[in-house]
Amino acid sequence: MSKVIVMDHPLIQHKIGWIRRADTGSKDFRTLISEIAMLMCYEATRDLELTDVEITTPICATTVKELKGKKLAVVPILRAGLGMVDGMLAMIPSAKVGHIGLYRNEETLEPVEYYCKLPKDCDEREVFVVDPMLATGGSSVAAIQMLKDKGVKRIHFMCIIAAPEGVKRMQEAHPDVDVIVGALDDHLNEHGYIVPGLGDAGDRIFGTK
Ligand SMILES: O=P(O)(O)OC[C@H]1O[C@H](OP(=O)(O)OP(=O)(O)O)[C@H](O)[C@@H]1O
Ligand SMILES: O=c1cc[nH]c(=O)[nH]1
Ligand SMILES: [Mg+2]
Repeated sequence: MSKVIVMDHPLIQHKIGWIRRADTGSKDFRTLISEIAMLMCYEATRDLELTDVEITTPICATTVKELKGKKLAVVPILRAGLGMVDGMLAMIPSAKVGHIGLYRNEETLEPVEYYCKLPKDCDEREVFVVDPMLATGGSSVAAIQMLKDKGVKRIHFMCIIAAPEGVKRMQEAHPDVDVIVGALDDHLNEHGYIVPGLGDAGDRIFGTK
């Protein structure tokens, strides 16, 4: 069974409080999403492997730690996942970025695929799939399946707000994928929106409603 890691860092919780407010405008919303992604990335990468490297400081020769050279990729689920990319890249600037386009049919809540462009060597990379919202889980389950179909083996999923229903569905569909969550909310409403949630993350990032 996959790990579900819920962030308890006070800075993350404070910033999530601000993105939930209905009167937080797009400019602040975007900034906060990016900052939260950066802080979550810091926590989500704590198990990356390190290796010893010999270097010389201005004083003497010594051994330091360096990331083991595993290649990483960030894959946002469009559109809302785009808001998390800058924050992730601020922490892991050499990561490649793939894009998966999915939107949720408003009536059936089923994900509809419209785009997929991944790094050529994505099957050799450790991949962080990012989307601010995990609601029914339909979109994230489908996006991760698309990656697995391309041969990707090491996958993590990062979201800022999750519903228990979505976490359960992710764990059932992809027990090998860790789920890193900023805040675990109460439930989904009859329209498939997370309660208390923050509304439609894509619309709030891009000002489309
Ligand atoms: O877990 P689910 O029930 O699948 O819902 C979550 C999905 O819904 C939102 O995307 P949306 O369909 O609104 O597309 P958008 O990012 O283009 O706004 C969100 O960003 C997730 O991708
Ligand atoms: O609450 C929700 C559910 C799905 N997608 C969103 O953007 N918000
Ligand atoms: Mg949306």
